[in-house]
Amino acid sequence: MTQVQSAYQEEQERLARSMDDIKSQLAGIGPRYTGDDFTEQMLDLQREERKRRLEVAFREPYFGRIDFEELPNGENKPLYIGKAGVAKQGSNELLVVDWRAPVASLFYSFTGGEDAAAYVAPEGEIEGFVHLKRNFMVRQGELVRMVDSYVRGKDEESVTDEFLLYRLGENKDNKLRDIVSTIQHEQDRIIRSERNKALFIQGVAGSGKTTVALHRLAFLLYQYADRVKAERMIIFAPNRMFLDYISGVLPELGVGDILQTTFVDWSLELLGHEVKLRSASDALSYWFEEHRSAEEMANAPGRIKGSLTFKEAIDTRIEELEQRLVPVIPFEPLPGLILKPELMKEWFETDYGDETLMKKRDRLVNRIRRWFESELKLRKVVDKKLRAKAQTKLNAFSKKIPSFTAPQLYASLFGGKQAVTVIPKAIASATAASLKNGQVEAEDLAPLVYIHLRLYGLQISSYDHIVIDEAQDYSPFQLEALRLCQKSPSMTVLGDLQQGIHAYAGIQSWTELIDLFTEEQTGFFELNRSYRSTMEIIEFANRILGAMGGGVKPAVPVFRSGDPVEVEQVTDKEWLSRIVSSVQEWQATGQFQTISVIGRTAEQCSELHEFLLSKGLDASLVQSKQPEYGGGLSVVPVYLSKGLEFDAVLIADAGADKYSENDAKLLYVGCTRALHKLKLLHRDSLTSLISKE
Ligand SMILES: Nc1ncnc2c1ncn2[C@@H]1O[C@H](COP(=O)(O)OP(=O)(O)OP(=O)(O)O)[C@@H](O)[C@H]1O
Repeated sequence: MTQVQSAYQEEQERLARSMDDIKSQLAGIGPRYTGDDFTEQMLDLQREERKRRLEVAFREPYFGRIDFEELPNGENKPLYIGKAGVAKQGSNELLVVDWRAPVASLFYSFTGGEDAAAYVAPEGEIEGFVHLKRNFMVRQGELVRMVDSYVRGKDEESVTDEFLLYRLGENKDNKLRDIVSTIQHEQDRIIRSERNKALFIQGVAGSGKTTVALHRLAFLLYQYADRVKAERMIIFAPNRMFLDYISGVLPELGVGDILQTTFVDWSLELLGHEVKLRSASDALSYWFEEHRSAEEMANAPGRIKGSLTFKEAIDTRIEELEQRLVPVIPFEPLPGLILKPELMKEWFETDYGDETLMKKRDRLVNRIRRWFESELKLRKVVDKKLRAKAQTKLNAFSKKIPSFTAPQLYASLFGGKQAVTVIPKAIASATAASLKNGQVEAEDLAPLVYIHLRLYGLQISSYDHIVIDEAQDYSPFQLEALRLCQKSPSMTVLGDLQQGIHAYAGIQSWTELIDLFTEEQTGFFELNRSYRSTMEIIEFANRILGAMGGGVKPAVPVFRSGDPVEVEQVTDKEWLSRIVSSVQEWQATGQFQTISVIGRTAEQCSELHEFLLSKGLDASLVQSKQPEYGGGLSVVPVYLSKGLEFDAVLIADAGADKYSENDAKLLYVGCTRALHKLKLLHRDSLTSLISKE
């Protein structure tokens, strides 16, 4: 038997022993407790959590092994790394080390070499020698593959990460998946970054940003179990369909209860649904159904209302209100009984200094009422008429201390003498008119939320961690509003400026967001390797990136080769039937689980969808309000395809009339959705974004 064969056999035996151990632990967990005893209920929850971990481990106990000899005088110990940590039955010895444990970081960070390696443990840096790094693939309890990517003392051949390539070559269904077994070093650094920072991640399309952010949440919950709670974490994603698409990752990582929402839904809820959003799809069709110039996008209402200049105008308004809130006249409920304005001012400023404005206001009103009641008692005022008169005066005086809702204050910024000057007149009057009907645009939500938080506070516990996906579409004002929901910044903010297709609302440079924090509060990472697509697709998409100019960094592919990208000119007459035949050819290969026909506009997609259906193809149409993404064959407007991925992508029409010089980001988004296969049809001459070499 060769050395490799015997190692394989040993691992097979160890796997069988581990599975037996896990099985027997599972069998030992009794039925659920259903009684009323609190301690028993708590113990039951712990047992359930243990059972969940054991079940995860039973499906695939581990995917990696690292043999580590701790310096100065530890022994060389094999550590098996898996999705869930498990101790041997009846002992503290670890059968499987949780991938999030400090020592497991070696598995991701170690890239070879004889020098000592190190990892950071709570007690400090631990140094040692790595003797072996081994990857496993376990399916249905069987060891199906084993590869050593490092053996100490052996000549190092450069083993490309076979496991990574295998994973990337797989087809995708309708859900994003976890990557614990193949996390790359540059991703691991982000996942394990310390908690108290606003981390900004600029990553090319397919570099794993969304995936990394979700793994980071799982890491934070493990590492800071005493300080970070799932129910106080929140993920902001661009739309509900995207939330559905990512919904499988966290449960697979054993993480539940995290609020996953869109900024719009969250804001409307926070505002108690006092305002309604004008149809979001109207805004999308305005910006995407027709060509819009870069200038129009840069000066759009969203850019102005999302700016810090607007925020400053609002801050000034709130400060002015605060200054004017306490009446400057005395309160005299009965002749000679006087409460001086100076005293009220003192109560307001010193006693409730840290409170939000409306809480301070309510406390002041209550305090005046208490003063009033105790003074009446002290003066033994029993005459009913006199008391009633005094009470009327109190009510009238309380009304002089104004209270407002966020929409009321917001509306005052756009009309009358108090209108702010930072908002151009036309935008201000349109906003004022909308607000009269209780309606707002998406860009009004950040200022409204900000005002609400300044007036009333969050009213729930502050968030331990906030994730913002597709953050290039956020305005500085949105981030300022979210900052008010935390005691100190702990955020993962990720995006790709090259995919910033919502330029009418988002940022043009990361500094617009990063500068909101101090240097110590922030971290910035770049991810340039793209894992989603084949080399051919990435190189093709890089040509579009090149067309954007401005020294944009190209995406670096992982060495995974596939079919060449096809670009095919068709006549008007052939066009629809060529779309159908391309899809049918792909379906016939049986190689692709998810296929997408990507169109330029919602209108075009709906026509294409009708046509595919009429030809007997089972296609679904993706629309802006859709709550779910179903996989299979779909027709998607390019601007809604962001964040998603498909085994094969057909860009329905890449003609110059569909993608002008200004649409590079849109086309880049469309092309980078493809994992294995990409084809572009065009009727008109090909868009110059591609034809230029
Ligand atoms: N280390 C990895 N191992 C295996 N697969 C990976 C790894 N990193 C990323 N991927 C895969 O690459 C694809 C892209 O990941 P993800 O959607 O998180 O990237 P993204 O940067 O958010 O993309 P985009 O900005 O284009 O939406 C996913 O299929 C993901 O599973």
